[in-house]
Amino acid sequence: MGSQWGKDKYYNKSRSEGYRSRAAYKLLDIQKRFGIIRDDDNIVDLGAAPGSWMQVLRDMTSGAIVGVDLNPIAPIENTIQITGDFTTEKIQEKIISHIHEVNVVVCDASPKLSGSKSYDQARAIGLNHEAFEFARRVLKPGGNFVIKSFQGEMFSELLNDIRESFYSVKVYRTTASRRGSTETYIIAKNFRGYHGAPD
Ligand SMILES: C[S@@+](CC[C@H](N)C(=O)[O-])C[C@H]1O[C@@H](n2cnc3c(N)ncnc32)[C@H](O)[C@@H]1O
Repeated sequence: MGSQWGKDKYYNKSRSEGYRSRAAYKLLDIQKRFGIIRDDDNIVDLGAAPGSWMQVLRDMTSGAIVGVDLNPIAPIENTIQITGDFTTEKIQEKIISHIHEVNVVVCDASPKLSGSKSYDQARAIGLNHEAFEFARRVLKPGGNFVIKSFQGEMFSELLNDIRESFYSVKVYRTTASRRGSTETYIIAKNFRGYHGAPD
């Protein structure tokens, strides 16, 4: 198998350092560059399975951490795991019931790929919008939001929407992303506050 999908250096590193997936290094890289998490932040992690971002987050903050995924997340000490679809009202209410004030929302969710590029892109951006709306609803003013997206159709529209809600927004491709992937992270800092649903 070639290096694009094979067991690359991040896979091996994650095994030896006890992380559940290589994705851990993406969040570590983002934190190093952008300092999105403070040491007492309460955090919601959307699309969190198998849980490597939650492992990283647990070392970054003493605050509450709630992770949600369609697939069950094996327990991580002092965190809450929810199984379900974060785009539904029921699961969103469940998340909120566990966490008093949300300082940071991170979202590494991606839909299952169908193989059709434009269909997959539309679904990914649709999921991004759902995560963004949830973040707008729960974040405290001044809070931060990090989301995985994919360069392509409708990306710039999503980015513009996020720019309207945060004072600082950057687009970042981590060195831990696989070569050739269009995966891109949007790092949005300093939430302006919720002013109702968009038009
Ligand atoms: C790349 S994985 C996340 C890896 C994770 N950040 C980690 O470090 O272990 C993407 C996850 O998004 C989840 N996902 C996709 N759509 C979702 C939805 N609507 N609700 C909850 N989870 C979702 C998938 O089940 C999958 O586990």
